[in-house]
Amino acid sequence: MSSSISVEVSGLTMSYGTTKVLHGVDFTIARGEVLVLLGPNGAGKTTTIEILEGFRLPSAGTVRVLGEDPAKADELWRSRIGVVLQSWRDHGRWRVRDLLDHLAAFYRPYATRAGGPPRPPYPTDELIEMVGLGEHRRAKVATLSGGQRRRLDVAIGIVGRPELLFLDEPTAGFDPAARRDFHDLVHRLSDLQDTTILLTTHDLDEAEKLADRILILHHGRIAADGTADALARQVAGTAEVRWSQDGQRHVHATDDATGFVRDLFAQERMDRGRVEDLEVRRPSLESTYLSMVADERPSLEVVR
Ligand SMILES: Nc1ncnc2c1ncn2[C@@H]1O[C@H](COP(=O)(O)OP(=O)(O)OP(=O)(O)O)[C@@H](O)[C@H]1O
Repeated sequence: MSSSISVEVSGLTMSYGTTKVLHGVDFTIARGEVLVLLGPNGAGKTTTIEILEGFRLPSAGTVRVLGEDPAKADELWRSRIGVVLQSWRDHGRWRVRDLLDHLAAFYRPYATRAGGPPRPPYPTDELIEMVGLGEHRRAKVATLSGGQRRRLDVAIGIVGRPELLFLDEPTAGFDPAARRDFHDLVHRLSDLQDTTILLTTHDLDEAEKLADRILILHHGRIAADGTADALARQVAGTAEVRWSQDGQRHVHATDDATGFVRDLFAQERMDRGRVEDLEVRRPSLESTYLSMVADERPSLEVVR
């Protein structure tokens, strides 16, 4: 596997008992890329991430993460990876700063790695500021709010300055300011530290903001793989042009919005009436996503 590829998954299949939840999934993640994994509840996102982290054994297929099989990789490999699980509720009696200090000690012996620049763990106080827990550095973990606890989870995930970071719904429970701070942090990790990031979320705005590439998992299969723009074009190549002319509102769907608008203004010059309130609307990631996983929307039940 080339070092420009951080994750390579081929024919990944997973069954729980007799139920197959991943059906031969194939994808790669390039080094430094931010890949967002989307999909309805139960699509297989957490299962995929847990296999990549080495927490679960796949039923079949090949998985290479930083060049190794996660099921057999050693502590040095683990030190290069950061993990934020969907939820964990331990360490309650630890104080924030002491816990992060303690975890940093695990990574220190692995700071210098053959063939790469040193990646020492973050100094604890810098890390606490990075995740916005400055006011809570001496607080006991059990006393943190849900969103503060999630910030701590993110700090635990990145303390070892990972080359590859797995984030399973990292912003669940974040208020808008915490969410924005987290997005800044992801950009900083990706741009300044060259961290490869695999993130799951149900927030499509977040996916659009963060993703270099989006992977949509549906019923344990890859339903789409591409940039947000490319996915939108794949589902609905059409844009919608809206405008007013002579007091009338018009709407037109077209594959060539630029050409259509050019013609519209050519007509205007031929005295067909002044074009006003012009808008070109592209399909949003939300409409793209919903059309790809349409059968996943629950039907509404009338409750009497
Ligand atoms: N430990 C387990 N034992 C049995 N079945 C499981 C187990 N973990 C997950 N599953 C099943 O596997 C399927 C995929 O679950 P998974 O948690 O990977 O989905 P997900 O895409 O992460 O969902 P969500 O968005 O709800 O987190 C689901 O049908 C789930 O019920």
